[in-house]
Amino acid sequence: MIRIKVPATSANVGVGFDCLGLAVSYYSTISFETSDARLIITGSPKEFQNADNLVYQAFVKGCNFLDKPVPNVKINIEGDVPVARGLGSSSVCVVAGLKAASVWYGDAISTDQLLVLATEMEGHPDNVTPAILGGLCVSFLDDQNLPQVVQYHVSDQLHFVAMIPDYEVSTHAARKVLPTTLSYADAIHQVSHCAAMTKALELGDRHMIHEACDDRMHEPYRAKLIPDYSQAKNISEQFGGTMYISGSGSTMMAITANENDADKIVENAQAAFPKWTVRKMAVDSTGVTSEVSERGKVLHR
Ligand SMILES: Nc1ncnc2c1ncn2[C@@H]1O[C@H](COP(=O)(O)OP(=O)(O)OP(=O)(O)O)[C@@H](O)[C@H]1O
Ligand SMILES: N[C@@H](CCO)C(=O)O
Repeated sequence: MIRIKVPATSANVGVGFDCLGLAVSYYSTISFETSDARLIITGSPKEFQNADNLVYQAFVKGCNFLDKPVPNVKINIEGDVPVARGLGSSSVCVVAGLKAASVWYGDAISTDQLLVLATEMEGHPDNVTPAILGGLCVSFLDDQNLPQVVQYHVSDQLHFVAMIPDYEVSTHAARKVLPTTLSYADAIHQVSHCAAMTKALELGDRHMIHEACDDRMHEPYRAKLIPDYSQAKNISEQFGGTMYISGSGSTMMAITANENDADKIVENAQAAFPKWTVRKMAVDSTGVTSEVSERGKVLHR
């Protein structure tokens, strides 16, 4: 059996629309094993238990890339990463399927190839890059449409709190509300704030994080899709946190430089929104991992 563990990812990190992404310590584990039937999918919501399943689609893409047959397979999807909440559930599926195909055929897909294939499937590299590599990644597509990636260190002094609503916001819907142009002044605002944000995260500079995390590209438009945005932001700021919409929402992520403050945000947000999942997360610096086992015995990782 092949088990693939993929971290959730928080794309954009406020001011890095479609280019910044952070892997966090919240995971889904997807297992793959040989099957008598062509395809069995368990653990996923019913609507995804068919050949259109994104994990399976990515597995097929990986096999095709390697020019290998698509084997009969049983896929079990279990884990924390919720669907359409801005924590990169689609990237989890894509990365898991491609990585499984690679491991199935003896680690035949390199990390660079994985990045290319996953970006092709996702359409943008900001979630898949940290899901594969871990940490805070800045990524963009070059002239040949190939992903280029820079990784940043994130200060250990920072604490992240994910406030995950009990309602979805689909990326498709959240992209439709965005304008099609940006003024020169807003572009300058965005570039300067994004560059400052990466350094501020590296330094753990709470003041600069707060100053830098002021987005003009997506957050003002998407906040309207999250009815509790203002209340969540107030709770975060009341305890010294800086909040941004994770990915395309609905999750909102607060950053603090103090564990006590993070605990207070968890406590207060959970009290205000009892049906939500609110929890502290650390940065995942490893990215996707795999494990091959036989009759319960791990053969290699
Ligand atoms: N367990 C799953 N099984 C199959 N498909 C899934 C699963 N989880 C997510 N998906 C796919 O991913 C889609 C959700 O992707 P979407 O981009 O809207 O949200 P997200 O990736 O969770 O958030 P974001 O991209 O903002 O971080 C689902 O509609 C489905 O196609
Ligand atoms: N950068 C993407 C992330 C969600 O997939 C967006 O904000 O639409």
